[in-house]
Amino acid sequence: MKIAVLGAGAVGCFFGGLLAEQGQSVILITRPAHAEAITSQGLGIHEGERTRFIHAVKATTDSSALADAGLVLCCVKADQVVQAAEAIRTYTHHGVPVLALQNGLTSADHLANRLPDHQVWPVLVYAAIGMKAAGIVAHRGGHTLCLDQRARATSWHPSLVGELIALDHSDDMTAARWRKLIVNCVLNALSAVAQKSYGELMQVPSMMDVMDALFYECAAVAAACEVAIDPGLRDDILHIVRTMPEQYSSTAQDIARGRVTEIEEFNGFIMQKGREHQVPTPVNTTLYTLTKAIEVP
Ligand SMILES: NC(=O)C1=CN([C@@H]2O[C@H](COP(=O)(O)OP(=O)(O)OC[C@H]3O[C@@H](n4cnc5c(N)ncnc54)[C@H](OP(=O)(O)O)[C@@H]3O)[C@@H](O)[C@H]2O)C=CC1
Ligand SMILES: CC(C)(CO)C(=O)C(=O)O
Repeated sequence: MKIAVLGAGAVGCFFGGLLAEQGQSVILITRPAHAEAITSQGLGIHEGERTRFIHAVKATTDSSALADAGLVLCCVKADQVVQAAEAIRTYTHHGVPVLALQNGLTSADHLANRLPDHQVWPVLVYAAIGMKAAGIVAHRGGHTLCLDQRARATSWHPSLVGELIALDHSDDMTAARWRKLIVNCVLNALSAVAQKSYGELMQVPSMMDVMDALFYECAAVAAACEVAIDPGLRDDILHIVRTMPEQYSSTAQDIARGRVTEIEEFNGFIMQKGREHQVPTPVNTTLYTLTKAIEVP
């Protein structure tokens, strides 16, 4: 079965590369600079001081490569989901499973609404990744994909299984998606506004107080939305930070690249839900506003 990765940047190149290394037939649909570099030198995965090149992976800029895919990994940013859905609708057969790897709660739902004849599965990414150069992805920690427990019963699930990708199965994807949302609300905007890695952020006096304030506001909003958040998530976030100290959040990378961020999906979403449920969210609102102030118009 061919796996097509639509929007192969950091997440798509990394997990597409690991799937190829696990023996799957993978095609990356990506931008011209990445496609050219991967076609000529292989896909580079940079870890620590070393870059390994994967040659058993194809790359193209042409979305029609989706046509014979048995599984699609949609790895574009939130603002690119509508265009991605259009490409998937145009080129794939009805019923083809689509994994939505976006952060935030809304992108997978947008994809599902636009692809009623496909099976869209939200997948949560716990990994620290960024593009280092054309065709070379830097991996700075984590290699977990969290997906619905029910995915185990599908025909495509075995194609994800292997030694390189850690699969975590959840029997409550609503809570799992909120957990990841809260991770992003606590870390992403702080890293973006300060332009600091997680390790650097933790050196800043009183940063922990700000992270706690973000966390407890998010947990209060989740509770108002009838989603119970395990208080142990606070420690899990600290664990994530410790396992990827060199990572700049994907939002920090967006700011550095001069591209629009996904902040509406993170602290902006909490702010909005807080308003709806009369839960005050002053710290999330501050981080949302500061991120908007520094992102491209
Ligand atoms: N980076 C990380 O560590 C993590 C990211 N995530 C989430 O994963 C998602 C993807 O993030 P990330 O990989 O970092 O983002 P990237 O911007 O690195 O990757 C998306 C890539 O898709 C390209 N693209 C978009 N549309 C198309 C298209 N139609 N055809 C070909 N290429 C296309 C983009 O090009 P261009 O930029 O030119 O538009 C970009 O290169 C986001 O929702 C993010 O929040 C989740 C966990 C960790
Ligand atoms: C996992 C984490 C927090 C990694 O930085 C992420 O989701 C992101 O940067 O968007």
